[in-house]
Amino acid sequence: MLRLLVLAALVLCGHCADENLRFIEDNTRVVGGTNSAPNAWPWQISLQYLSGSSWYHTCGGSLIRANRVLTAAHCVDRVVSFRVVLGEHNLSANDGTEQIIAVSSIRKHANWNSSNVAAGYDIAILHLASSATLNNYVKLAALPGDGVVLAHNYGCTITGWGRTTTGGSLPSILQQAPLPVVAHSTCSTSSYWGSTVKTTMVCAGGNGVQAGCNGDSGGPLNCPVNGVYQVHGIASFVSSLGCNAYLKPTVFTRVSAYISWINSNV
Ligand SMILES: C[C@H](NC(=O)CCC(=O)O)C(=O)N[C@@H](C)C(=O)N[C@@H](Cc1ccccc1)C(=O)Nc1ccc([N+](=O)[O-])cc1
Ligand SMILES: [Ca+2]
Repeated sequence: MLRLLVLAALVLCGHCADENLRFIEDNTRVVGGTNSAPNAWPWQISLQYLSGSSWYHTCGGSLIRANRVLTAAHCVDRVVSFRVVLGEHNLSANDGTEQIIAVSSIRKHANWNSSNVAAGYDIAILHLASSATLNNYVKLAALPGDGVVLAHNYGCTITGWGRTTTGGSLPSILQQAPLPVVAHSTCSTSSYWGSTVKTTMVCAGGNGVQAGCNGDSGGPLNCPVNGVYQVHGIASFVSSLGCNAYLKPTVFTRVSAYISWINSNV
């Protein structure tokens, strides 16, 4: 529909061609996020790995205890040194609110298979070497109740420092984008993900414009429930066709399917 409208505008307004081309380009390239306000998502962490003498952002995660972080198993498949940065906003500047803590050990789900992300179990808990100081910038995430499944179109928000375009660069400022839930009954149809998605996953987005992208992996799908944000998803996979491929919602590990595993490994 959007493409039809744009084509009609191009025909009706030949002299606006430059404007229209810019419009098309922006809408096909933008993943659709906006800069978050500082401290808006105080449970969001940046997971970083050491290469040479520098640390690099690789994934997001959610602080679930003062010394525990929930993330995706695929984020910690590499055997490298990891640290988490809490209270982070601008990855390229000192915000004065950051707390940097080493990861001392990692619990990955025993059924995680790095050769088959579509099987699920893309969940891990990071044990931190020391406890974070909880304050206005660093807060614990609320998790859903065991088995809670949100309805189709439920309004959630993805947050992260992932790429703003497929194959593009990482932003410095924490991004956020609205991603409505796509019910499993829809997401598992052949026009969407088909049998690739399981009931232990949450699909969100898929409009071809707004989506998460690489670097958002492991980060939260934040959904307001009774006025409080709960982390309902852990960013797990996207389409190999691109982050914002039409009818290929971002797929998250469904946190409510793993509450007992979380409680046993926290
Ligand atoms: C499951 C995907 N398969 C296909 O698209 C094939 C077609 C089909 O099944 O319909 C797939 O393979 N996707 C990958 C590109 C993928 O998403 N990989 C992960 C990273 C990974 C690496 C190694 C082992 C497991 C996973 C990935 O990129 N995750 C990711 C990307 C973006 C976001 N996000 O936007 O929030 C989250 C996670
Ligand atoms: Ca910073």
